[in-house]
Amino acid sequence: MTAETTVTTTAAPEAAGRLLDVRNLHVTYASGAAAVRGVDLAVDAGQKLGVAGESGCGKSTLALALLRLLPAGTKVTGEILLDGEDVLAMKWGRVRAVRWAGASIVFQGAMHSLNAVHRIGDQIAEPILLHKKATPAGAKKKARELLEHVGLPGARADAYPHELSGGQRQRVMIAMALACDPRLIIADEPTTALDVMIQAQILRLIEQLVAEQDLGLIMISHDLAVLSDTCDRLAVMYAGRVVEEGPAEDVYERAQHPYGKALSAAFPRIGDPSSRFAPRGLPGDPPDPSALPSGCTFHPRCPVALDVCATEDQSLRAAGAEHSAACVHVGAPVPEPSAPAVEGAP
Ligand SMILES: Nc1ncnc2c1ncn2[C@@H]1O[C@H](COP(=O)(O)OP(=O)(O)OP(=O)(O)O)[C@@H](O)[C@H]1O
Repeated sequence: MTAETTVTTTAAPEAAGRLLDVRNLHVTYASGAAAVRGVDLAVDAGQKLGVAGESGCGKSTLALALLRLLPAGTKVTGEILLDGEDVLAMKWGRVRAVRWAGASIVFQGAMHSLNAVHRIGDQIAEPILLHKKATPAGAKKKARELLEHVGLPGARADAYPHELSGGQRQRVMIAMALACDPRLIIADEPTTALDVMIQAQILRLIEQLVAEQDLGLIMISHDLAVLSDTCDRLAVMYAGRVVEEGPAEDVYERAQHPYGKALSAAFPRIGDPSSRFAPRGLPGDPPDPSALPSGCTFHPRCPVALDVCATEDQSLRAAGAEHSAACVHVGAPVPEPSAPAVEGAP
């Protein structure tokens, strides 16, 4: 995001020890696409939050908004309290200081994020030097240590990105994200381009680093199964809103929102061979964020929509212990199936 981006914020109250507290975040692109619409999220140190949803539901927009990386002309409102300080209210100098050192992002597709003509050690050292965290010799040494920390030999610092495998490059991206000792890591589809074995290794590495360093983690993926395996909590997004949120296992195994249920049914259950070969898809596509349907934005695809869903949207409401979902059916008594009409009955 550049200085031309419109950012509106209200004064930040004390955020009682929360690492990240996102309140009522809205993001509208210059095109009019309302990509994020009133998102609330919280992450504590040591906590792993998974953000799930189909392509186009606003996950990456949310990630980019957290560090003000959205393009010029994008309108952003709400609050993003990082260690109690509102990122949306920061001057640009402070935003630059917070990137890498307060929070950093691991993007998908490391080959595109790394610079092909620079040695990876120099690329890891770059943010360390930018943030004046070490001398050039110290940054070089730290780059090698970071490589070793993510399971690569320090000598690989002299390699160019094309000399590494996809999994090794993603390890480099993780090393780079850790370079300035951030407290929060945002991982946007960090394993999407990798094969299943390497994917599992990278996920375990991220888990290990988060636990070791008591970091907060936001992991973004379309894959609810991967998220439920890695994260403590899950937030399910649809058309720019969080429609379901709660403990990871609960949301994956006992989704309450019809969209959460459909997303969960689309992925095989770990340890349940009967579900392995029968993932179910959801018919239709997510709506265009420039022309959203009225009422609940999911109602045109919802198998249990009522008439009211076409006109009234629902807020998140309790769907279990620390579990909430934004659906008219949540908390409502299950309707009795109607008796078949009997001809001639009074
Ligand atoms: N720079 C942009 N200008 C206008 N609209 C955009 C821009 N970037 C994204 N969008 C739109 O915003 C919506 C949300 O996109 P976003 O990339 O955040 O979704 P996503 O859930 O991360 O999808 P994916 O999983 O495919 O990355 C989409 O409709 C997308 O077309």
